[in-house]
Amino acid sequence: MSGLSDFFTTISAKRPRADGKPALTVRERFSALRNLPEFLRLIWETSPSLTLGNIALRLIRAALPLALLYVGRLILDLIVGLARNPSSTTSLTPLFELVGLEFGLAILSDATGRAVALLDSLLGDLFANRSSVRLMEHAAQLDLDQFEDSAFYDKLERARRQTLSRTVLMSQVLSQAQDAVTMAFLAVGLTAFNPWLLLLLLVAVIPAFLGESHFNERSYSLVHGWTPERRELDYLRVTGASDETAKEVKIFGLSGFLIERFQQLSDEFYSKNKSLVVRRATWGTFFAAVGAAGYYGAYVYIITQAVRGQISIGQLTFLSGSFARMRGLLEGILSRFSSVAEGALYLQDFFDFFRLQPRIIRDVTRPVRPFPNPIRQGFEFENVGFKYRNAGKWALRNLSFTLQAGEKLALVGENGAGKTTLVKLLARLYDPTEGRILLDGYDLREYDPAELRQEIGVIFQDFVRFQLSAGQNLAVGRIEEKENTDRIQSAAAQSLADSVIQKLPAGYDQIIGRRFTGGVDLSGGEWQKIALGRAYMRDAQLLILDEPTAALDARAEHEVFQRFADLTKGKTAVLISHRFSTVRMADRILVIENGQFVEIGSHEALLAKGGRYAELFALQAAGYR
Ligand SMILES: Nc1ncnc2c1ncn2[C@@H]1O[C@H](COP(=O)(O)OP(=O)(O)OP(=O)(O)O)[C@@H](O)[C@H]1O
Repeated sequence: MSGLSDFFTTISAKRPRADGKPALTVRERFSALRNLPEFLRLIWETSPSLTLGNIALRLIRAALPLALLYVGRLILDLIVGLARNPSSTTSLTPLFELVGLEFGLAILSDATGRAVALLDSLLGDLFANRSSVRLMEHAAQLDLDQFEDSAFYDKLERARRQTLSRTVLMSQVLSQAQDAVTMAFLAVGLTAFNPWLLLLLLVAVIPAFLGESHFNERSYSLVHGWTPERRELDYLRVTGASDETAKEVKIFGLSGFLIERFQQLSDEFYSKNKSLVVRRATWGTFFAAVGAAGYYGAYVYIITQAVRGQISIGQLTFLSGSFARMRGLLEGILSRFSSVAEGALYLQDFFDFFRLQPRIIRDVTRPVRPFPNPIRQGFEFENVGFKYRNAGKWALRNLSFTLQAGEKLALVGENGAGKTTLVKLLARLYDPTEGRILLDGYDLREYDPAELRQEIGVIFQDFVRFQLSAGQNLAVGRIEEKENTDRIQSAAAQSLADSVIQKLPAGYDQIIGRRFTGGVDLSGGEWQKIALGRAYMRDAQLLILDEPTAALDARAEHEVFQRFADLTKGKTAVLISHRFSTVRMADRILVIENGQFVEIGSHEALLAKGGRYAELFALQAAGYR
């Protein structure tokens, strides 16, 4: 055991963790336990009746080992007494009564054991469901840019992954309390006999405890440090075999590439984990031997006392039984302690996730400004600049212009110019890094973001293809109206989705997308017509369409925009498109380049000006000649 001193130094010293952070100290491990009260409170809130029932049953179970050992002792002493004075007249009734009692206790022990397992599993399932719901609810409140941060994803991932182990942790914590009570009962009996033996037992199991907690920490560090890679592994697994990727994976022959990367990562994790589990098993065996030595030391002492007649045979079995039991319990408690501490470390991730707060919220220190209905002046960008989190360059800079109420504004610019970013700022998915956006003269931040979003209908170019029915796919534009078939059908008519849906076998009830049984997939343009319908589901004052017709054929696009003008009468609209045939229908066109304002004006005015717009327009027109 040359590594012994090494091993003990690592228990208290900080050393780099797998993720480069210093290893956790004993104190840090203990401090993770402070998460337990909050955890227990959540369990209690999940179901007070199941929790109470569980605790009551465990209390009964905690007293049973002592009771069984004690009855066993009485039986043995009675047998020894009866055997010393054999006589045909001696009644065996007291003996059988005791055996009957022991039988009853054994039945009770089994029944309560099963009942505890049942309550644990019911409570665990409820708790897991509840925490998944809370995770989803909390994630829904967070800002878009938090989702774009990989550290956030790692946190979310860890919080999500641990659902099962939180259920295990729950029964571990309860078992811990139960075993502590059992030990207290047994300790009373043992202390009366010889308190030193108890101490011996305690000292003998300490190395096992330290060993366990050391390896638990290493294993937590390994798993924690590997979160990004494990996310990548999941990503590779899904990308290698899913309906969405199968087409390109096949055509480009990517499976070998994906599998190779998967294998490389998983092999690396396997070998790191293997060396850890092997060391854990080796040390575990050694420490178990130390524990056993303590127990046998005490056992020899008790036997000697029995041989010398200091204690009866019944007492001998009671004491040695209590010792064996106590050793098992102590080892269990101590090793469980480190896995409870490990679970508490994971809880830290869980609670950390809930501590993340969105920044785009209503300013509660000021009275909320009611959203103008109708919008009178419009939106004004005042020297707006925006930088994505972790991005070096500005996506938008020094942008000043006005979007007048009722105006149809088109955004034009090359790929990456900042058009989508601009509309995300309008919808307050992000706040400007510098400058401000005013709505009717007041900062957008003074309005309730939820109300603002109610008044905005946005369809992004990367709209979501929900694997739901066609009707529901439209209804997501205003989910409160999911039962309002008239509204859904009229939105479908406005976006030309109605002709697509009529052809589906189950019409509006047809599941679209291939993920689920019976699903029917649509073409890119058909999907887009449905997504466009979402914008018409809401009676929003500002409509934002980010490349809404890119996948539509020329006739459909023309028709959509013929209707668009009618449908958005009196409303403000922002339209992003690379097609100048669409763009020219707008009242004014804003040209941006590298996130900077270039020019703004009507189609005619910009053409007459002969600037960037005129140049781009001529370029596209030339392509059609
Ligand atoms: N979530 C993001 N995180 C970091 N950078 C981003 C993010 N989204 C966009 N960008 C960057 O911001 C810049 C502007 O992107 P934006 O999507 O607004 O362009 P766009 O004009 O809409 O382009 P396209 O015509 O290709 O849709 C680009 O340089 C892009 O790489």
